[in-house]
Order: sequence, then structure tokens, then C-alpha cells
Amino acid sequence: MFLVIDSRVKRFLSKNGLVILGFTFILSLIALLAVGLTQNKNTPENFKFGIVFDAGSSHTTMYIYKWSAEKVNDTGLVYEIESCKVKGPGISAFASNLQDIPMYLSKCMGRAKELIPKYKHHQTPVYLGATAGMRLLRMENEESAERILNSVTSFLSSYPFNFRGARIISGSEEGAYGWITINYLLGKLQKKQNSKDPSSRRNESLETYGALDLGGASTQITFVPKDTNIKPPIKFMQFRLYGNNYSVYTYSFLCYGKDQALLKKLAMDIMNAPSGILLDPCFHPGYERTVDVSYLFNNTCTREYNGQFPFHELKINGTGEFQQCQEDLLDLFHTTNCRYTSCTFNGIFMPPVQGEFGAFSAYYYTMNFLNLTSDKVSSEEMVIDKMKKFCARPWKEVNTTYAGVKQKYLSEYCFAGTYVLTLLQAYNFTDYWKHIHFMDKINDNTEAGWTLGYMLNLTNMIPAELPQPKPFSRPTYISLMVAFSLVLAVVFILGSIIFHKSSYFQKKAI
Ligand SMILES: O=c1[nH]cnc2c1ncn2[C@@H]1O[C@H](COP(=O)(O)OP(=O)(O)O)[C@@H](O)[C@H]1O
Ligand SMILES: [Ca+2]
Repeated sequence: MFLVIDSRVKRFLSKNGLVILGFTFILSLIALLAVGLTQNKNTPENFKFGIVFDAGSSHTTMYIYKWSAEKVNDTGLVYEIESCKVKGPGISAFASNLQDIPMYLSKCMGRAKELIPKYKHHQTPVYLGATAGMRLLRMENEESAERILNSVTSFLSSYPFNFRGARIISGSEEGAYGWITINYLLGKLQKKQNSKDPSSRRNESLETYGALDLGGASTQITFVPKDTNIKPPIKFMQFRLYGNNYSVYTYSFLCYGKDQALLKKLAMDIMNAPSGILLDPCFHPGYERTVDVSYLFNNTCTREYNGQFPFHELKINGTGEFQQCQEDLLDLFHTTNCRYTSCTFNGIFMPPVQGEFGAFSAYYYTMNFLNLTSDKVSSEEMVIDKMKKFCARPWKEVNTTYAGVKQKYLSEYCFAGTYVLTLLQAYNFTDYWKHIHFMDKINDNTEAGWTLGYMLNLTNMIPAELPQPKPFSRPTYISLMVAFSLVLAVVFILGSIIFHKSSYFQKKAI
């Protein structure tokens, strides 16, 4: 019985085998194509968000970052979707009015709730980092600083977000995170990852940009020195990012932000104003301002100049002389004693500057206002020339020309521009001006500053090693499936034909 069926099946197969195989092949091909085409839709991207508050000495800004969850380990893919300026002064001004902190922060938090989809709130981290204003307050009154941070913590924890802490970051962190931010955004950290020539990777760290950050109360300089074999008196910071090692020099000068530097300068100059009237070369001719003497000296940065004065107010009368202003400012920088191989000012160790530099924050605001950020402004002389003319302009004229500009900033651009020049000279950038790139937003939308680097670090978004090569993309995967199936089918059909023919000839031979 079985033998009979077997011979019938064999006969049927030998007659119609090819037809069946062909039919099956076409059906499978249609099925594969159908699956390929229907499944090859772009799946909606899964976005993530992060919030960082930059609690600076002069003001607080909230940044919201966004990135695709799938591409988390690639460089440069996190971007800023919002920067919300908190109305009011820096948080250190709230020591005696803690009750106002919720009002102060609530507007920007409301913005965050609007911009981030509700179902993402609980997984969105919120950080607050305070910088030099709070560092100074902590030095004056540790408990006060603690109370401010506690109030901020209790308010921010009341939101449905994932609050991850409010703290005072160190000057080194501020410098290093600013360096990470700009190099991440400029794509300097993961460059040449596909390079086949290992020798081309050796000096990769030298290609990073140095970071120059100028705040109101402190200023940071951060870069990878040329010679990392020198024995530094302070430790270089070590980073391993995307499979590369970086040895980074960073230093933060407290009291050398532009607001504190101005107070230091005034505290120094008051000695030369016995009647309480100061002829100040760093302000425009015709400009007048009154400063409270107790305000001037009730400050950690000016304590060294303190003295007794027979007046309570210092009256400033601008004279607009750039050269004299710079000479006065040079007194803030002590460049004589250096116990190391090389120093910046005040006897602080610093290796010689090298590579390109990105200068942001108040460096950018100041130079941008003065129209000096273009790469065409390639020498210090060009900047000096412009500053001389700008400082000499009468205040009345400046005030009408730039009617829309905030008075506080406008009145201080002559001082600020001169300070930027003097600070960069003190760092030894005099013949190096063309390597400084003043920058604000990188890749169109993301501000240069320490906040992004801080978040990337705390969320472990920059891997120490290069990310594994990616699996095939969906379309490639489907195309490969179809191609392999075709090959398989062709091989199978050819095999069947050969088998069929050989059994036919065998039969004939018998
Ligand atoms: O539009 C502007 N023009 C000029 N200066 C500005 C502008 N916006 C902010 N600034 C200045 O930038 C500096 C920012 O310092 P920040 O508040 O971040 O202090 P910190 O980093 O020392 O803690 C302050 O001196 C502030 O006055
Ligand atoms: Ca700052």
C-alpha cells in the first residue's frame, strides 16, 4: 500500500515538481516583499529630556535639552530646546528672603511642564548647579548658602520631574564641563572614530578646543596642554571619552568674573579719590554712577583693599580713556612671582596655551556687542583700536545710539571690553588672538556653557569606550533578507532541476 502511494507521489512530483517549486518561490517572494514593505515604516522616535538650572552669580537660567533615546551614545546629538531666563538676581541674593524662591523659579518650571510631554515628566532629570556667587556666599556664611540650597531643593522636588539635586559646583567642574560641552557640540570628541590609520588617532586630544568662560564672579580657562609629561603642581583632570584619554588643565579664578573685577578695581581706585569723586577712565565721558562704600567692601573679593573713608558714597565720573583703563586693570593681575615652569597671573601654574579656543558667556556678550567676534578681527591691535574709539564716545551719544540695550550692560561695555583684553593678555594670548573663537550657540541652537557637559556627565551619556558598531538599519536588514531568500530559492530550483534531470537519465539508462 505504502509502496503504491510512494510511487504515485514520485510520479506526481517528477511531473509537477518544478511547477510547485516555482509557485512556492513566487509566493514566498511576494510574502517577503509584503512584509518588507509594510514593516519598513519609520518607528516614531523615542525622545528624552533633561533640565539644568545654571544658578550664576548674576542670574539664573534654565536649559531644557532633548535627545533621541536610540542615539544616546553618539556625539553632538543632545540639543537645547529652551533657555528660560529667571527674572531677578542670582540665587545668592535670596539669603534673607528664602520665601521668594518658589516664585522666582516657578515661571521657568511652568515652561518646562508645558514643553515636555506629561508622560515624560517622571523620567526627566532636573539638576541645579550654582557657581561663583554661591561659592562666595558659602565662604562668607556657610549656613546661609545651605539654607538657599535647601529651599531650592524642597521647591524643585515638589514637581513631577525626577529632581536630582541642587549643589554648588566647584570651579574645576565648571571649567571641565564647559570644555566637555563645546567639544561635544563641535564633534571633537568622537572624530576619526573610523580612521584605519592608528597613528592619525594619536594626537587626537590636541584637536579639542580650549574653553574660556567669563562669568560675573569667576572666570575659567580649560585646555589640553601640548606637553602632558610635565609634572604639574596641580593635577590635570583625566577623562576617558569615546575611547580617547584626555589630560585637561583647568583653573577657575574666583573674583575675576567681570562684575567682581569691576568692584575690585573700584575698591583699589577709591584710595585715589579722597573727596569721594572718582574720575574713571573705564566709563564713557559724561557717565555718572554712585556706589555705596559699604556695598563695595561688604564683599569677600574686595576685603583686601578695605580701609576707612570719610564718605559713604563713591561718585564715579567717566572719562573714557581706554589706555588708562587698561593700565588700571593691569594692577589686578600680578605677574611677577612664578615658582613653576610657567604661570598665568597671581603665581598660578598654567602650561603654555595651545590649540584653538572657544570663548563664551560674558566673553561673547561683550565682544558681540562691540562687533569684535568675527574671524576677520584677527589681532589684538584691531581690538585695541576699536576699544579706544568706543570708550572715548560720550555717554549721551552711546545711550541714544543703543537705546534698546539694558543700561547696566551698556554703561559697562567699555570696562568689559577692556577687561576681556587685559585678562586675555594676562593669560598670554597676545600673539594668539586669531585662535580665539567667540561663540554663543553651537550647531544653531545650543548655548556654550557648563550645563550641558554637567548633564551629559551625570546621566552617563558620554561612554568611556567607542560605542559598538550599529546593527543593520531596518531597510538594509529587509533588503538582505530578500536577497538571501532569492539566492536560496535559485540554488534550490537549480538543485531540483539537476536532481530531476539526473534521475531521468538514470531511469533511461536502466
Ligand atoms: O547681554 C549681556 N551683555 C553683557 N553682559 C551680560 C549679558 N548677559 C549676561 N551678562 C553678564 O555675564 C556674566 C554672567 O555671569 P554669571 O551670572 O554666569 O556668573 P558666574 O558664572 O560667575 O557665576 C555677568 O557678568 C552678567 O552681567
Ligand atoms: Ca556662568
